[in-house]
Amino acid sequence: MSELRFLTAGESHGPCLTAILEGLPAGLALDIEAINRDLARRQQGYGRGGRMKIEKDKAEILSGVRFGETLGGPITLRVVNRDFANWTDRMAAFGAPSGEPVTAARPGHADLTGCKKYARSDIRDILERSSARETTMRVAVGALCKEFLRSLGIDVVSHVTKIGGVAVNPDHIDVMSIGRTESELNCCDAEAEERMKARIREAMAAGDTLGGTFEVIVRGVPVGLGAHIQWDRRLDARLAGAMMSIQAIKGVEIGAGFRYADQPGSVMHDEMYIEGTHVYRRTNNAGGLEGGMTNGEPVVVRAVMKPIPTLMQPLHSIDIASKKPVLACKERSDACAVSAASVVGEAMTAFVIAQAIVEKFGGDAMVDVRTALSAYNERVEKDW
Ligand SMILES: Cc1cc2nc3c(=O)[nH]c(=O)nc-3n(C[C@H](O)[C@H](O)[C@H](O)COP(=O)(O)O)c2cc1C
Ligand SMILES: C=C(O[C@@H]1CC(C(=O)O)=C[C@@H](OP(=O)(O)O)[C@H]1O)C(=O)O
Repeated sequence: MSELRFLTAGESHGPCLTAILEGLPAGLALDIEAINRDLARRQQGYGRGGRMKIEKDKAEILSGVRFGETLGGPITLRVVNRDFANWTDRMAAFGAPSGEPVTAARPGHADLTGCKKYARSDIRDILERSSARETTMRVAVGALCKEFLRSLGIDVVSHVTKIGGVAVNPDHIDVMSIGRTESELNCCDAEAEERMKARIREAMAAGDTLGGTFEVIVRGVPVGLGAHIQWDRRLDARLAGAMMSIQAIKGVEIGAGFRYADQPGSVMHDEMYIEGTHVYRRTNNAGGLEGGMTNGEPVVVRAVMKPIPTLMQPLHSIDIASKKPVLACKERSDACAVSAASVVGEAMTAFVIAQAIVEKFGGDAMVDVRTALSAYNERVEKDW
């Protein structure tokens, strides 16, 4: 059975983060620099906190790759936490507890519920794993999935579309520039980006935080990934679940998404046209997905990130030790991380698409995946 799956491990201030990705076919040429480029993109972004000045995320591959090619076995990835040097006593695996426990819960975090559920009296025992530091490994895994997809002619890109109410102007976006911009906020509208930065500066000056939206686009996807036949095989559901699994993501839409509520079917559905045996559409409100399957148009997934929950002007909360009202703790924190989240969204989308490819075309050897995909593409284009 071919199945692509991964797990991540590691605490935010522990010695390192790791991931095991299993199921990539053997014979895929990998470039470690492609992983490191995506890790650097995730660290970028106006409004990020002091931690990003400490970390310089670089991936090491500890298994599953030899002479730059996958072997078909589990791939172990590791990224060292440079900040661990400042936390060695407080994060020791063994020995006596060191440092003051964190007891002031932060609204919008796993702090309170995590301590109740796991019977912990130090919020650090929860926040170390709930922290979005973990997304480093998702991006490393996603970068490998992107290389796999790229080798099959599929590319996954993302861009930020709104921050703190400042939206990009769709007329300012050159679709081909998406994913190719060097912008600090991963935004393709330079004028909107300046206003987003100004909004972030205002929020930081007020001790406040901001959220926003981003869009992930997959081009070159074959027709028929996912299936209509069972709820858990519908690719739109799997993409939405993967996106919602990212810390601070509160909503996902596919294609026109919530705009479907505004207009009748005659306006919203993508009409079909044919030339020979080639079917095409002039619009893509469906975001490339019909009946839980890709229809050959670009897959378009959008997500909204809530404002960062740790505020420098702390919110009212409770102390888990005294059970009394208290102001939430104010740890060093990002003020806005929508651009980082967009890179994570890209990674999670790449994983889901790569998983669907492996399910459909096999996961043992690249040569077999390529042969199966090209035979299938030819059939669904000409002989249906
Ligand atoms: C890339 C990224 C960076 C984040 N940085 C911070 C941060 O610096 N401070 C913070 O309080 N939350 C940050 N968050 C959000 C929290 O991790 C998240 O809100 C929290 O774990 C609770 O999970 P939930 O929002 O999904 O319910 C970040 C999220 C992402 C995706
Ligand atoms: C470390 C990262 O993000 C962290 C995510 C995060 C949170 O609560 O999610 C809180 C902050 O952690 P720290 O207190 O160590 O500064 C962020 O810096 C990262 O993105 O690599």
